[in-house]
Amino acid sequence: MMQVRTPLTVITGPLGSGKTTLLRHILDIFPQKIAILINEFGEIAIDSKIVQGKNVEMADLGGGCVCCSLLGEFEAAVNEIIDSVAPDYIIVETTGVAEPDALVFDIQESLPTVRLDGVVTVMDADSIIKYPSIGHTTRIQIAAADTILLNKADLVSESELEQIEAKLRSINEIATILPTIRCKVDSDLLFGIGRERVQPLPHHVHQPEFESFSYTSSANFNRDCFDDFVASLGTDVYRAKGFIRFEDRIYLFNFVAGRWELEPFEQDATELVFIGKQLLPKRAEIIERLKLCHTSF
Ligand SMILES: Nc1nc2c(ncn2[C@@H]2O[C@H](COP(=O)(O)OP(=O)(O)OP(=O)(O)O)[C@@H](O)[C@H]2O)c(=O)[nH]1
Repeated sequence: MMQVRTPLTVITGPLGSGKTTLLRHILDIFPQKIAILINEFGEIAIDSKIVQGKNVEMADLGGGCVCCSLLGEFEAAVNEIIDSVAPDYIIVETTGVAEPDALVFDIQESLPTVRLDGVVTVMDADSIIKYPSIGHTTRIQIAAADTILLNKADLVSESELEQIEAKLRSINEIATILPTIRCKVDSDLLFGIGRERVQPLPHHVHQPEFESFSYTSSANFNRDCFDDFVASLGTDVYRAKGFIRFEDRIYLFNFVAGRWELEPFEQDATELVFIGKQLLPKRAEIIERLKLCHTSF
């Protein structure tokens, strides 16, 4: 008997565009048993701690890029998860800095146990308005999409949204483009896409532009001091995320392109990841400033 192929969706999109937000939304609305594979950029895995649910199985693909060096590990993880939990559905979240074409090619060519249902690309409307020139990696993420969620629609005007839509359309003529707020979209627009288009073998020139470092601590932090620290990150840091312990409790911290949010979250300690272009020379100074916000050890 022929084995039934498990449908698989790839979620991609630039740093901080809303991929984890989409996963959290999917877990709220999608009743089937889902296995999620996350490939993160940064030494500490944050996303897999944020995405939690009853009917969900998680696997971390580790730091690195599933677009190239990790493909073997990816295939092994998919097969292992099918054997061990037999999910109804598999979702792969790629890092924001990954070009998904090699991954898509690999799924279609080398994974007979799965069927690529579709590629969903989450775009950040706020960031496109702030940084209008679309980089090489983002362009590939847009071009590979079957569905594009034009997310953070609440942060831009109607006419800006139209401008962005035209820009996306010029890179991808066939994808469905859906403006969203916090990736709220019906599951039938995400799943059952039944992608038929085949990804040709990509010619991969991997240009790592972003650098990251992480910081962990068991100290308490002062909230006002931390607010000032975040405000001073400027343009050195494009993305930061993780957990921070203030005097009252621990919060999930999310910073993208100068905007940030804190959300009460169950976690044990402060763990932060910082991502930016040419960031490593600034690492020591950034950590020094953060440590000034300690209130206790
Ligand atoms: N205002 C607004 N904020 C949003 C929206 N969607 C997501 N966010 C926020 O954007 C931040 C980043 O969202 P994530 O879902 O963590 O982004 P991501 O793509 O998983 O990030 P990486 O995995 O680091 O690339 C969080 O603070 C979210 O709450 C939206 O539609 N509107």
